[in-house]
Amino acid sequence: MPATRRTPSKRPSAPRASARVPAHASSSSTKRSPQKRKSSKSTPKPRAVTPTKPHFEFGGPIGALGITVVLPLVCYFLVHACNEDGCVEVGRLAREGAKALPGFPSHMPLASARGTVYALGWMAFTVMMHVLIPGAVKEGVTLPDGTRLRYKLNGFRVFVVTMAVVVFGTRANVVDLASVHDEFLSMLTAMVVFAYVLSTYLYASSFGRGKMLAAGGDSGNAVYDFFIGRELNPRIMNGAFDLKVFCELTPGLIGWLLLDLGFAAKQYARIGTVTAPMVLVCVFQGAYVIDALWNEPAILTTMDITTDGFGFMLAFGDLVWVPFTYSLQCRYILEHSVRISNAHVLAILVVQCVGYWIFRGSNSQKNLFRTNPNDPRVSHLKTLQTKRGTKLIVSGWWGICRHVNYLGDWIMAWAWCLPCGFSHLAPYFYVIYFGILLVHRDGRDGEACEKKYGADWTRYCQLVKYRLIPFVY
Ligand SMILES: NC(=O)C1=CN([C@@H]2O[C@H](COP(=O)(O)OP(=O)(O)OC[C@H]3O[C@@H](n4cnc5c(N)ncnc54)[C@H](OP(=O)(O)O)[C@@H]3O)[C@@H](O)[C@H]2O)C=CC1
Ligand SMILES: CC(C)=CCC[C@@H](C)[C@H]1CC=C2C3=C(CC[C@@]21C)[C@@]1(C)CC[C@H](O)C(C)(C)[C@@H]1CC3
Repeated sequence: MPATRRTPSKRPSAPRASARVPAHASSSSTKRSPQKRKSSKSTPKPRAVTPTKPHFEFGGPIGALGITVVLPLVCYFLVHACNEDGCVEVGRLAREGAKALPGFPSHMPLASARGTVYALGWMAFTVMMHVLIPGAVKEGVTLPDGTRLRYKLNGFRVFVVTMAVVVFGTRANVVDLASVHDEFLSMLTAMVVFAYVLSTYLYASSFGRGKMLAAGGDSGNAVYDFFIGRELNPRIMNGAFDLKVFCELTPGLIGWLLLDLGFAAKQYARIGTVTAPMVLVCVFQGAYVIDALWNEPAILTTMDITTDGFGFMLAFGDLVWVPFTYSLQCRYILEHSVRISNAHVLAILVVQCVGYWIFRGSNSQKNLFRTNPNDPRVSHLKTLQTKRGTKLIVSGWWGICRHVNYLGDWIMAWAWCLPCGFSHLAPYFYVIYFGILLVHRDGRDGEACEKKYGADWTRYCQLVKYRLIPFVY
């Protein structure tokens, strides 16, 4: 049976642990699955259920509706505004409106059979690889009912196999990576439709019996719940295939890198070389994707997996937003001859290394501390003991600011945009959007931690004063 579960959730959404039936109370009504184990660790005591008004994020139902409609339009806008026919000048856009946009190039169809086959073929390929290739099985965090789900993690292996197929396929003339350039718009359309269909399935299937719902995903407002995601861990294939973790790591991230490499291949086909800015962005983003897949188990403790439901926001974010907007810099470099000096290259390398050092150092420190606090690499850290039972680190990376890992990620974002030079603002879309996302995400996590830790969180915020940038914010 699916590894999801038991008590139909009661509306309205309540504090995390309270909306669930604790393991000791629900075990009789819960079918145990091989994909799921009762946790041996002690779980936080559930508090009494007090019916409260639904807690809305993202501007509530109106905001959710707006984002659901606007996000796909932003993806199209970025192609309309920046392509081989030109790239929008912000000043001209303000003065002349839509007339300043180059528009879609005539050879790029909005939809095509080829683009649809590429996009859906890619999804089918990654699903098949995820099922067929063996992977390590890791346990996720303890769920509100005291159980822990098991996850098959093979994203890195799927990546290796994909790269082998690309290399050998290119040599044998059966794979033409450069063709993603001409099919970019039609693949985008196919994936937008796919994301809406998947989200509709996720929303509908979340009403099945015994599903565990996300604490914030069961407001009762269909538009909002569709967007934010109702079910916490939707699974298929008898509970063996976790849709959220798969989508977060495999098709979107690897797909993003394939688009980058496709633009690099197109540049090579056009001018017989791959320029330094293109190499920089491909290498940086490739390293980021490989890092995420190499450190795959760390995904199990991210907010998206532990707390958020799986709905349009993540389905679209994982499968469309990440590959089709994060690859904008490579697309820009392909369409515009960007030249940068050696000093510029060196400066960008320094920015990337500093960002990565902070990002990886902080994420690994927290992950290690959460999995084995006695490890000599983290056992010396100063901590704050909380009533909830867990400790919060207050020195080392996590003494610098409350989301030092976001800071490192954002510094890297600069290194991914700076190779595009300074003649247009469009390739800086990523660093601007990402800054907004991280500030908002820090706020969401802060609220979640306030609920989890209560007064201990207030004390922690007194000890670690800054949120994202020491002495600034
Ligand atoms: N490229 C992209 O588009 C995106 C990248 N990211 C990246 O994903 C990574 C993970 O991000 P995310 O899941 O949002 O958040 P975090 O990895 O920062 O996890 C937040 C959780 O960590 C725990 N925590 C917070 N402070 C401390 C502390 N001082 N000591 C110990 N534990 C602490 C809390 O959970 P608890 O106490 O319950 O363990 C908190 O809820 C980040 O590096 C981020 O930059 C995120 C979003 C988008
Ligand atoms: C409103 C809007 C645009 C929502 C979409 C947000 C998503 C794009 C991001 C939410 C959390 C993400 C994470 C990654 C990619 C972007 C999304 C899906 C991530 C997989 C990138 C690689 C990292 O190493 C990571 C694994 C830590 C990270 C996890 C969160």
